[in-house]
Amino acid sequence: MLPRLASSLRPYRATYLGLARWLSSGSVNITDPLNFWAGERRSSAGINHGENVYEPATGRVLCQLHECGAEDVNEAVNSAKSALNYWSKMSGMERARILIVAAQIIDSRREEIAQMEVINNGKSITEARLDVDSARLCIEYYAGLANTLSGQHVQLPGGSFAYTRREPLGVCAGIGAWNYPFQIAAWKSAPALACGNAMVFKPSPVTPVTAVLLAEMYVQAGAPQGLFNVVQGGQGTGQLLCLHHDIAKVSFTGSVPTGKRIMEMASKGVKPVTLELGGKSPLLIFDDCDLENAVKGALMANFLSQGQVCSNGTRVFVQKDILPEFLEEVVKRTKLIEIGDPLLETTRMGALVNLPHLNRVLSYVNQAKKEGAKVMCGGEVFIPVDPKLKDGYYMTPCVLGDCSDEMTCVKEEIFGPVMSVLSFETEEEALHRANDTNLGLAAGVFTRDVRRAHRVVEHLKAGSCFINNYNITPVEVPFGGFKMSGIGRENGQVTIEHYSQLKTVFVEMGDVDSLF
Ligand SMILES: NC(=O)C1=CN([C@@H]2O[C@H](COP(=O)(O)OP(=O)(O)OC[C@H]3O[C@@H](n4cnc5c(N)ncnc54)[C@H](O)[C@@H]3O)[C@@H](O)[C@H]2O)C=CC1
Repeated sequence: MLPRLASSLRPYRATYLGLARWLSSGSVNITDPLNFWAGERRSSAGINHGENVYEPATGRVLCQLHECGAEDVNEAVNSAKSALNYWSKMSGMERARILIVAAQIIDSRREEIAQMEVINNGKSITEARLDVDSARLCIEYYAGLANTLSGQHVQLPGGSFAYTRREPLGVCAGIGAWNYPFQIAAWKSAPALACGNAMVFKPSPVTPVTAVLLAEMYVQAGAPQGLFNVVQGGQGTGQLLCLHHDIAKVSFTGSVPTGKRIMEMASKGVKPVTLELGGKSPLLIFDDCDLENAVKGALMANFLSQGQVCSNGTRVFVQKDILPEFLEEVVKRTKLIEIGDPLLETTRMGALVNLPHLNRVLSYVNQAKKEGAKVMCGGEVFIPVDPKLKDGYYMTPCVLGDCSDEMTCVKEEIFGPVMSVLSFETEEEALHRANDTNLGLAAGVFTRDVRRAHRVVEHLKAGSCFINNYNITPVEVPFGGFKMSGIGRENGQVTIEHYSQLKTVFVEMGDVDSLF
């Protein structure tokens, strides 16, 4: 889930090193309201007791989450409707101008957003900056497409003709997961707004903090009040949005079971959905690969964001002859991953998102051991030396050897830093085993044989395939899953089709030729 890594790092190094950091783990308390509609931060109306939101790096309570009820959701949707009235009538060029300013504001506040993301999510600051870049790039990209939206002219007999108009859908709901909170809000809102829609966005209740910053920045950029709104809450608030009669579309990122429920709810209003769901993606490493790159690719495929990435290539199939060499190298480098305070520049792996999730990931490692996998490294609780981090949710990244296809660690999405390594002999066998899953979000292949590379990806049943790299997500390129990993796409030109609808207009130039 990265923009092009190298090119994103370089400008940052040039501009940031001179600036002072102003946040540190364990020092932030958030008391400002985290909802946003009609151009302002808002508290929820109901008197519901708050849920604790934790700082993963320290285990401290960061803030309270007050769930939005029907009254709040109605206010947010009404505010979106009034903005839609104005925004949908603007030309693409006019919308683009505002989106470009929003992207510039994000860039100017990059460090602040990234630090808040780290505090709320636990990922390393290095990764959080790249997420903010991806959000900014996505908004820039759709600003560029906003003024290209157009229809078709079709000539018909007798001089009659038809034309098509690409029109917005209306008020769209965005529902996000906790692993890329700011980036998901941008990936959903950028194409929606570029097409002339308004949005009500609900972040995950685990990471409520940064979506509201995006809402403020859109307003600051000149977007009409109500164009992008944030309502906080969990399942209940999500359901209110999905079932709301003024919501025209639901775009969801999250787990497969929730995705199914979203689809059911949307079906009641015959609403289109975009579903970005989970994965258990395969990475195929052939013996003719560049091993150095394959090892790097496997690490990128498994350990970004503490392994909490939907597209991760967690089933690493390695051709038998190079398996010992591959394992040795991958284990050596995994042990070197710097774990600790996610706000430190040297940290490469921060904390998992919360305690129940950490325990869940650790229980997968235990289960793998029971089923006969060999823990080559990691898979244990990690307690940093710094005393303020002692209650954080850290674990050592884990490589599992001696894995086989029927093991739970190979079948189920763990969503943590756990790589399962499997051995294979032939291309046919690897393909068959790689595709033997209900999921199909991503897949990768490392080989120097260009014909094999393309042959293999042709047969991989996955929406996003990588040749000789992994987890790169340039915003110009569509991203989404096959099979139960989802419906629709985010990013790329095609997403315009998922946030707009075609109107056909028939124009008669002669007389009505009536049968009656
Ligand atoms: N394909 C993709 O692009 C991505 C997929 N994911 C998937 O997301 C999952 C982890 O994220 P979680 O936040 O734990 O997923 P989740 O499915 O529990 O929750 C996702 C969002 O849906 C909301 N929600 C839960 N129940 C709902 C309901 N009945 N109606 C409406 N909204 C509801 C939650 O409050 C949250 O905002 C993983 O399975 C991962 O693979 C995560 C990131 C990206």
